[in-house]
Amino acid sequence: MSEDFRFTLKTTDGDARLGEITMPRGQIRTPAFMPVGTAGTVKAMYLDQVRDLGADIILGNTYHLMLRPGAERVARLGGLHSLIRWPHPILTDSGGFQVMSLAALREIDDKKGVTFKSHIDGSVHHMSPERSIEIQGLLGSDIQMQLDECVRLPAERPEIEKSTEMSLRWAERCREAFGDQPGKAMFGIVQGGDIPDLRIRSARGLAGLDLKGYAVGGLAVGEPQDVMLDMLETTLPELPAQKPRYLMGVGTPDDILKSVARGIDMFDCVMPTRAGRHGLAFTRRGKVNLRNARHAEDLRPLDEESDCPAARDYSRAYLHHLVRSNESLGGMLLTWNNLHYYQYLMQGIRAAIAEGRYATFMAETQNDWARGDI
Ligand SMILES: Nc1nc2c(CCNCC3CCCC3)c3[nH]c(NCCc4ccccc4)nc3cc2c(=O)[nH]1
Repeated sequence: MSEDFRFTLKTTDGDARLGEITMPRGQIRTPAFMPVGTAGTVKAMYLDQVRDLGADIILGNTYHLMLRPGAERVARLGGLHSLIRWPHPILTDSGGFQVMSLAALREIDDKKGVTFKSHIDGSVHHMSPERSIEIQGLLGSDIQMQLDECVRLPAERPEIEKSTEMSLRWAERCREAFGDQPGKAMFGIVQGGDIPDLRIRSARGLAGLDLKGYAVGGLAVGEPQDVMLDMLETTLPELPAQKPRYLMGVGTPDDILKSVARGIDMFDCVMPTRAGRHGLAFTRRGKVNLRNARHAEDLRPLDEESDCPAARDYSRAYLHHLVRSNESLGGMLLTWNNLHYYQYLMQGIRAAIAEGRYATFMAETQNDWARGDI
């Protein structure tokens, strides 16, 4: 059991990076896609299935778990890993983003942090930077995120500047609260909206804190993909090359390909799981919406060459029926297919970088999607 958190940069292909994070609970092969486990479960999946797909790490949701069953209760129950039976690394978001997305009656104060009413029972909660780190510690999280504020785009400079400065101050408070926990890590989150000089200011401020990893936040919040990619090109050169970079909330397979090409190592997104529950399948030939009537009598599977039973052994006609009937098996099979496809894509990305052929891999993959549904 290595006691420390270590990131090894194995090789690069242009700005694309092949790496590995070593932690006491296991290795994380990067570039990595981290399935989102919202309330202690990756919806519609058994966690050993998630592991068998090749996931090295999953996300837990501080906001949901602090409300139900409660952070202290999870600690009394032995921590998240043993409760949900996932012995591998878990990354938890700090909760601020989820408060802004889900909670009612929210208030943000530089000193006190976030005050909000639970979307479950209306109870009032306060979350300071220190409390967010305390909650993530009680959950047993291996990689903890600073409490930050993510400004939705489009937004004006004064709002973005004020928010970015506050998030920087919160990063320092979170680093103090986190202290020195060998084998665990706290990542800072770069903000700055779509304004280059604020992105540089935020990245340099965080780089000065010598953190174990850096997330790029404040993106995938409504801006066009080219704006997101421009902000990566502005931000990433300001971050230490020897530390992992995590692009929060991203994204589609195309977002991932293009962000890896610019130097991102870690991704999380609800897309494959949420879309699966809504009848959307990601395949090597692009997306297939199983709600569409054209599948009603199509006996072909999603992908007869796949090694995932959900993609290989079930007809589109049956998947269409399950989705139209709102049967839970529909969401289960499509979530299984989608998480398999995302891990298959990440494995292809890692192999291509290792062999110095990432540009070709990216072009061929995008071409396959464009050929559409055979
Ligand atoms: N702390 C923090 N978190 C962010 C997140 C949440 C990342 N997933 C957390 C998991 C932990 C538990 C739940 C999620 C983001 N998610 C997105 N976009 C999602 C876009 C999207 C929305 C719906 C479907 C698909 C994509 N941008 C994000 C920016 C930030 C940010 O600045 N700060």
